[in-house]
Amino acid sequence: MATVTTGEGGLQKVSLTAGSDGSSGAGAATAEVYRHGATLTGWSVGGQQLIFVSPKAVFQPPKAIRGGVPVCFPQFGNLGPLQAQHGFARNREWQLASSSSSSATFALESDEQTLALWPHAFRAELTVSLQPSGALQQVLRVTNTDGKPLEFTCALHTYFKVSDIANVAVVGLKGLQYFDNAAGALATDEAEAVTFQGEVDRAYLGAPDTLKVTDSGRDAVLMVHKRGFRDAVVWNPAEAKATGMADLGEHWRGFVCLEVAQARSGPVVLQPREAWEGSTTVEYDTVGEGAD
Ligand SMILES: O=P(O)(O)OC[C@H]1O[C@@H](O)[C@H](O)[C@@H](O)[C@@H]1O
Repeated sequence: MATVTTGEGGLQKVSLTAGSDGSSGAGAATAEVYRHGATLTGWSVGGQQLIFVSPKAVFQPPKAIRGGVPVCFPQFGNLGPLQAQHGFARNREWQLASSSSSSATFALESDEQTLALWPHAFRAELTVSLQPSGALQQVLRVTNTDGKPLEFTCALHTYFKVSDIANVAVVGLKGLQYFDNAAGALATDEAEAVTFQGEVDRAYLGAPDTLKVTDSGRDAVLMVHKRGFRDAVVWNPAEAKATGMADLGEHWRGFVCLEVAQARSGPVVLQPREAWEGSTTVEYDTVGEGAD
């Protein structure tokens, strides 16, 4: 069983461990997930924290936690009928459906509140697992429990902790088309890697299933594998936009968002009783210990 304790703001969080005795050793990994939004707020391997949570994050439902891995559902950004950017799943309390010491499944079902915002019956499940290697796997499963078709866009909006955004490169997106949210236009990526000299807010269409994040200030490499999700989003707001975000402010240098998403490529469409699954597995390595 996973350990359930009280975290920030008096909210329940679920802690997972894997590898070694769960507290020490190179392969030992930990993770924590708040029931609020089913938001993963920590993943560490060998004592290295790999997930960013803003020091200014507000742990007060229904506000979404700034950082970690918010679940964007049933809408990514403004790609759908909802008023609220990124949908409502990150603002709601999910149930802990089942767990083991290294894995937990959270569930969110339609209710009066969600039906008022989005007239579809559904069940969403997020399973967070630590693999024996320390890798982090997240699986989002959505079932249409309604008698009519439903469509949605979604993302696992991962904030990776970095030494400084200026040291970061995201590799694997060269040649792809992306929608540049900052410019409001489609463009093609010609660069070997995405680097960050200012605001970057790009939704790539049909991204490859493996992407790499390097951080030269940390000698760390993250390999991000995805399945089911067709797109990938790369985001860092840079100083001007971050200053306008009360729960982020000066901390914008500390993360890069690489989000696996079903976004610009079009929504997932589910017939009654159909289910869709999207997953991501992130492996962490230090340079010189097996990474490319
Ligand atoms: O402030 P929010 O709603 O958490 O969104 C953060 C960012 O999320 C990204 O996914 C979007 O591409 C950005 O446009 C957006 O600014």
